[in-house]
Amino acid sequence: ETLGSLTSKARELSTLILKMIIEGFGLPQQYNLDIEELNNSNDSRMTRYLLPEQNKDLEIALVPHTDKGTLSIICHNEVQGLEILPKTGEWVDVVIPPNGYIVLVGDMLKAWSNGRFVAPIHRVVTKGDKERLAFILFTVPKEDMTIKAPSELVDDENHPLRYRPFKYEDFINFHYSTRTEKGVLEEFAGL
Ligand SMILES: O=C(O)CCC(=O)C(=O)O
Ligand SMILES: [Fe+2]
Repeated sequence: ETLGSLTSKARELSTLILKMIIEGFGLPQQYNLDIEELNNSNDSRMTRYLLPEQNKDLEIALVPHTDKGTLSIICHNEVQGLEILPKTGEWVDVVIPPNGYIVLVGDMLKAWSNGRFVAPIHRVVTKGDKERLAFILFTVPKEDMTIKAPSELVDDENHPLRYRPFKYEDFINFHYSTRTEKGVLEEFAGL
């Protein structure tokens, strides 16, 4: 029941955020179709992270990665543990406020936005003696969607095209077949 209501709230949020992005970039209405395709389906899950072993004070519970879809919406039981890796190269805690949530950009929104949005590398560490419970909603594009940056977001001078157009399902197949975590998008479609 909780999972169901969290999922429908997160789904609404994801639609809203994507609409705001279109508006924020001042893109014409025709791109609402892209938004629909980027926001095609959701996969939600609840993850319970085990406590670190007794002799360790910190454990990496989820290895560094970028999310492969469009958006990820995360809320949790107030046991922190999510960290992101900015360009400085030092892991930073992402503090999710009580009753709040955090939204992460995935590789597909990064590609579609011609790199205007960055998909952060993140991981989960466990420490202390309280179990972390996280709810995550992943929004993913339609399988046969062609991910192609709007021409309005490309200009030769400041924003040259960063990725060749590609099909989401081809990217996912490539991702599963290479098994590398780092730079899959760059490797697959980077120009
Ligand atoms: O538990 C979290 O806060 C994040 C989990 C996550 O990054 C993922 O499942 O992709
Ligand atoms: Fe993730």
